[in-house]
Parts: sequence; structure tokens; C-alpha cells
Amino acid sequence: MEYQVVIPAAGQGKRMKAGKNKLLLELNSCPVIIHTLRVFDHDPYCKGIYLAIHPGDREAFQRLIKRFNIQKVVKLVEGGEERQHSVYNALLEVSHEIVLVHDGARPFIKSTTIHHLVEEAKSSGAAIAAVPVKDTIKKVIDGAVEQTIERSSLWMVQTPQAFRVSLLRRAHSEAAEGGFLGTDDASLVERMNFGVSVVESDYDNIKLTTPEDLYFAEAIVKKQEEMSGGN
Ligand SMILES: Nc1ccn([C@@H]2O[C@H](COP(=O)(O)OP(=O)(O)OP(=O)(O)O)[C@@H](O)[C@H]2O)c(=O)n1
Ligand SMILES: C[C@](O)(CO)[C@H](O)COP(=O)(O)O
Repeated sequence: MEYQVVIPAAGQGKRMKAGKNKLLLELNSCPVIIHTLRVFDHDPYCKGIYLAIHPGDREAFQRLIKRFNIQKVVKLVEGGEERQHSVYNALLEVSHEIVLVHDGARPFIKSTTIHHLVEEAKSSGAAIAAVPVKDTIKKVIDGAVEQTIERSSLWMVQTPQAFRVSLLRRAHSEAAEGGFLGTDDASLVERMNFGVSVVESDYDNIKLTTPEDLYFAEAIVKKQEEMSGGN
């Protein structure tokens, strides 16, 4: 069940319109990135965290890791222009057979989902977290409906995404050689015609992307507080 995790945290948070890295914003007096890091830092099966960061955020992240006593960060790796580049830079440093890639912007991941993904990746090589789509999805071109996509087989894909590290390194290398840019790591593995398993996750595992997501996040933190008796 052991693994290492790459956490891409080098984005600019443009859609959040916060004027700084959205991972430095606070939820219940704790920075978003610390909420995310704590899940892995407290997991006995996590054998190291590789954090991809923007060079301008290095001091801020170093201060937070010290202040909140995060123990398992192995290395702060320089992020790249795109999320895919940030992940690849960190992936080259990983030293474990199973690697998870998890967005720093998803602070509500549950360890049960992490462990399910690790077990699945050990047997199949690649596994991703996802939840069934709840809305109707349509393809729209120039402001008009082109096609309604049958909903029963549609899933909203999240992270963590878990892989055998050799497979993911090859997938990133082939994508770089082919000039392919995917919005998630699994798409790089799929283009190699390699099967990717899906593990059902939680609707709480949101990615903090736009300002409205902060309201949902505050509600989730409040629910977690109530469920843990305020500890
Ligand atoms: N060049 C990049 C871009 C994104 N990320 C990280 O990848 C995760 C998912 O990306 P996203 O939510 O899109 O974050 P941003 O790129 O910061 O958002 P935006 O597109 O609104 O600027 C985030 O934890 C982000 O920090 C990264 O490490 N390197
Ligand atoms: C990887 C991801 O979180 C899966 O849903 C998503 O594709 C990231 O997209 P972003 O635009 O880089 O946040």
C-alpha cells in the first residue's frame, strides 16, 4: 500500500482572481496547501511528498511547511509553465514504484480513496479518482448545442491519479516528444493505449478553481469539524 506523491502547486490561480497563488489562501485559518499536505503527511503509507512550486513561492511554502510541521516533503521542485510540466519535473525525482499525482488545489481528499487507488494501480498500472456526472453535458459550438452526450457513462475526473512510476514517466516522455499537452496525467497514459481504471471518489473532493469554490470549501471544512467533534 506504500506510495510517494507528487503535488503540483505551481499554478498562478488566475481563475480564482485572488492576486496570489490560491493554495496560500486560508480555509479556517489554515492555508489550502497545508490542508492538502496534512492528508499525506499523516498517512503512514505515504513515503514521501514532492511539491512542484513556482520559484517565487519557495520562501512562503518553506515557511508554511516549517510552521505546520509537515514532515514528509522530500523536495520542493521547480514547477513549469503548464501543470503537465510541473508534474514531469517532480516525477523525475520520485523514488518509489507507485506514484500518486494529486492537485494541491484539492484539499479534501480522503485516505480511503488514496489507498483504494494505490491498490488498483499496483495491479493494473494506472487508476484515477472520479465521480459520476450529475448534470446533463452537451457539446456546444458557437453558442449552439451540437450534441447531447449520453450521461450514464460520463464521469467527472479528479485527482489523485495513481500509476506505476515507470509507466507514467514513459507517458510524460512520449507526450513531451509528441508535443501533446493533456489536462490530466491519465490522458498521457491513455494515448499510449494503456488501460486506466476508475475508482469512485467523493463529491467533496473538489478542486478550488473559481471564487465560488471557496464557499463550498468553507462548508466542507465546517462539516469536517463537526464530524470530528471540533478537534
Ligand atoms: N503550471 C502549473 C499549473 C498548475 N499547477 C497546479 O496544478 C493544480 C491544478 O491546476 P489549476 O487548478 O488549474 O491551478 P492554476 O493553474 O493555478 O489555476 P488557473 O488555471 O486558474 O491559473 C493546482 O494545484 C496548481 O497549483 C502547477 O503545479 N503548475
Ligand atoms: C487534473 C484535474 O484536476 C482532473 O480533473 C484537472 O484536469 C486539472 O485541470 P486544471 O485546469 O489544470 O486545474
